[in-house]
Amino acid sequence: MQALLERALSGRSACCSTSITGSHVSQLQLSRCTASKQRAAAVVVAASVPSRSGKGRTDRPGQGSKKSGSNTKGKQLAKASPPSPKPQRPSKPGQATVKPARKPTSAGASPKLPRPATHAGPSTPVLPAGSQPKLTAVSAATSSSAASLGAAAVSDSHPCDPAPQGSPAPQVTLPPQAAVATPAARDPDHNDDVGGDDDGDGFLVDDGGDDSEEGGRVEAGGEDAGDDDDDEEAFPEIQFSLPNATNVKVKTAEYLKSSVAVADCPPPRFAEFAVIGRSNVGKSSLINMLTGRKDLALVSKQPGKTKCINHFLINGSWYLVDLPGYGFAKVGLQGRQQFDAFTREYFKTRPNLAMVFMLVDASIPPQKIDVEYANWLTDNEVPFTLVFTKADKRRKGVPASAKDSHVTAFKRALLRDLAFLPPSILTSAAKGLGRGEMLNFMAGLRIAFEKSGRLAAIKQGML
Ligand SMILES: Nc1nc2c(ncn2[C@@H]2O[C@H](COP(=O)(O)OP(=O)(O)OP(=O)(O)O)[C@@H](O)[C@H]2O)c(=O)[nH]1
Ligand SMILES: [Mg+2]
Repeated sequence: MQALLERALSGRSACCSTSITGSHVSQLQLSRCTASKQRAAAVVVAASVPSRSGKGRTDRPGQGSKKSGSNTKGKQLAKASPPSPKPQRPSKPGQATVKPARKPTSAGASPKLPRPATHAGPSTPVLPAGSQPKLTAVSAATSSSAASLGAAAVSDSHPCDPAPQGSPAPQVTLPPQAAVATPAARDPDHNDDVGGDDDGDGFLVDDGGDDSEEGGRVEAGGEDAGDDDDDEEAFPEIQFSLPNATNVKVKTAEYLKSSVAVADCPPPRFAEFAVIGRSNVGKSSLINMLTGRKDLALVSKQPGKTKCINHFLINGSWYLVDLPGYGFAKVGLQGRQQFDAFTREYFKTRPNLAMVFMLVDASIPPQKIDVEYANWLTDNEVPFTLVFTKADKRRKGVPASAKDSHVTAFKRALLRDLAFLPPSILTSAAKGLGRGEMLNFMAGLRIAFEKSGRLAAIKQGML
């Protein structure tokens, strides 16, 4: 496996070292990169975890009081209220620790501890061309300059492990070339040919007056809203190759249960993918789009619709999870803290969590709360991928390319703290954009996740 990993990573410019333990690759962390901008990265390839049992709650998602008002009036980056404080996760024996690292606070100061970007992901690398999700773009400049990375590690434990398991993982260091990826600008018009099309299902397109027009745009400094895709800025995004995607189509999708505590979630017997993001960003809509079902997850223009951890069983063999959004002021501080507490607990402890999709609204400027949430996920070693939503949406008088500028601005904002970006996917639930890419990605992740032996270990009660 290590050989595969090395093969997958070799030949790419960048900076990383990894260590691997056991027969399953579990985490690959690219950490501390002394790039030209003092960026650092960590990639975590997830694997084993402790199991948790599920008890039955059957609250349907979104039930409960309706919160009215379209109050996702999100604040601009500079104004937004911060999310809850970032807890520092204790390091766990048996699990490689990714320590948050930051960049310098000011010119001339010593570098901030570079905060590593954290990913889950399967270890199995190299795919035949075309079957591998094209998720990342890496700036050539960054790649070439990102010559040195500090240690990284791979262990049998999952980034969400709640408790120590066994002895510390042995570490094997890969060559420093083994890190990031080749420059590859993602094509926003990637094929979405898997399954149906959700056109005409009531989304507001080109409305200019929808709920999440959040308080104006951040004229993110230097944004070139008129750019073509050709001019798309290349970012140091992490790339990992996945096994050939099979079983991509969604044949069955059923609502399973809603929980307000991790212990209540269904037994962790399948690979699991969760969506998180600000209230109203389109989490439930994305789940419906991915599954090709209009009403599987409850969608509303009113922020705060989803209030539980909602499990959906797909093809009888994997889970999709809808979560309450963060940042919805009308829920009130107590409600917010409650949602926040159980979703964060879920991220940190759910053993079968293969990937978190963090949704970010591409139709609005970057929001501070999103940046901070991404940092929290990183700090807590939760594997995540950025999913930009509402790519179809336009505001009157704003050029179509504005969404690109928002995406770009968000990535830039993340790069203030992260050395490398997570993979990202551009989507529109209204148009079905990104569906194929996401389904392929998840299929590859599932295969790799299953190969990791993690699920088997959970079943055997080892985790
Ligand atoms: N134009 C457009 N609107 C979208 C898209 N995705 C979601 N919406 C709209 O955004 C609003 C919120 O969608 P939801 O899917 O309920 O958002 P959510 O993130 O689940 O919200 P909470 O459950 O409240 O956290 C609804 O009015 C959707 O129709 C999209 O791709 N394009
Ligand atoms: Mg929802």
